[in-house]
Amino acid sequence: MATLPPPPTGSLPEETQKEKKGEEQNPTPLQEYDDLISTLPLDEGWLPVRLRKYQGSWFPELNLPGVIAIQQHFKARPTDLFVLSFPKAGTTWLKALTFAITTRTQHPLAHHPLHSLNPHQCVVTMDRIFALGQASTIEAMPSPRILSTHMPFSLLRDSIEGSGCRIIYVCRDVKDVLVSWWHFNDKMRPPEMDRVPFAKALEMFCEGICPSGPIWSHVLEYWEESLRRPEKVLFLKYEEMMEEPMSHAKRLAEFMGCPFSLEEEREGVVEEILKLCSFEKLRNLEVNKTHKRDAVHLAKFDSLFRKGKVGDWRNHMSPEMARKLDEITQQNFKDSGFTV
Ligand SMILES: Nc1ncnc2c1ncn2[C@@H]1O[C@H](COP(=O)(O)OS(=O)(=O)O)[C@@H](OP(=O)(O)O)[C@H]1O
Repeated sequence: MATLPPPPTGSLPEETQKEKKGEEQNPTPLQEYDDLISTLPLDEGWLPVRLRKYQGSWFPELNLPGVIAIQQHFKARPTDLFVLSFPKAGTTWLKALTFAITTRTQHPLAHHPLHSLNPHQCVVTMDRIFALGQASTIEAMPSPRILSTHMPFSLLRDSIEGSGCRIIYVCRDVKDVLVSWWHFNDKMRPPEMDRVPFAKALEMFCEGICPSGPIWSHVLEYWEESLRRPEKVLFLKYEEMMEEPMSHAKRLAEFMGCPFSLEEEREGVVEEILKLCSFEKLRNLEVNKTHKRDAVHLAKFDSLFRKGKVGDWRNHMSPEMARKLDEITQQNFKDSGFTV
């Protein structure tokens, strides 16, 4: 497998560099798809996030221009690496790990950019950048790029097909995804707005109404693609990563074309990377405790680091609620061979 050279520091998007310097941001969202978007089914059950249904999935209205612009204009490069996920499935962790692993020779881990930047500033979410009309910053990134989106595979396919790019996808227990999203959504709520009751959240989630939902087809599409092209699509599970972080870090490095050498393993580089990317470490960094993501995001970085546990759904769902969601999950996965 060819070695994936580390992305240069200059690959950080312009907005991140401005943010680092404390410059004022003035994003101007794309407006060219407003007419189309205004005709799409709307759901306001997750307010303050307004969702629109587009090509079978629900998207935050603010991101949707980015999704459409990606479909119309973005073409992946052979050297691109995509960090893909359903929202709240472990994106931040996977971004941190992929970025730390691929840049380990460029930045000594003790002074790594992840000490002062949130993982989302190191690996950009394309839909957000495209939605802000800043596609040129992605075009300007030198290869190899690490890019990210929550778009379902069926919507991204035309932009990546035939490119030879690599994909890493992470999935997570559907129940924990819902709980995580419910809390995150609540963090964005202005004080005058009522909290979404958890029972209503569950109902909407079961109907597929949540960002990038429904979750089941999202997971299955990437899983099936990983079976078709295992050399290009690596499919991971959050719970397994939590249980065996070491073997997953090594697997990631191998997949990305920059395996750890025996010397690195002896020197404890893998452990150091895992420590740098760990929930506790990231959560306690100043940037992640106090900074806002960008001028558009409603939540601060700290909302991305809530508990980082497997099975927190037990603290939110009655046995009946869990059974209902499990049944829907089983129903959706039953003919696929995919197991949770
Ligand atoms: N480093 C690390 N290790 C393990 N777990 C982590 C880490 N960073 C974030 N998290 C937990 O991931 C949940 C947030 O999901 P995402 O990162 O996918 O959110 S997002 O889609 O990027 O907005 C959210 O899960 P919950 O705590 O269950 O809400 C985070 O706490």
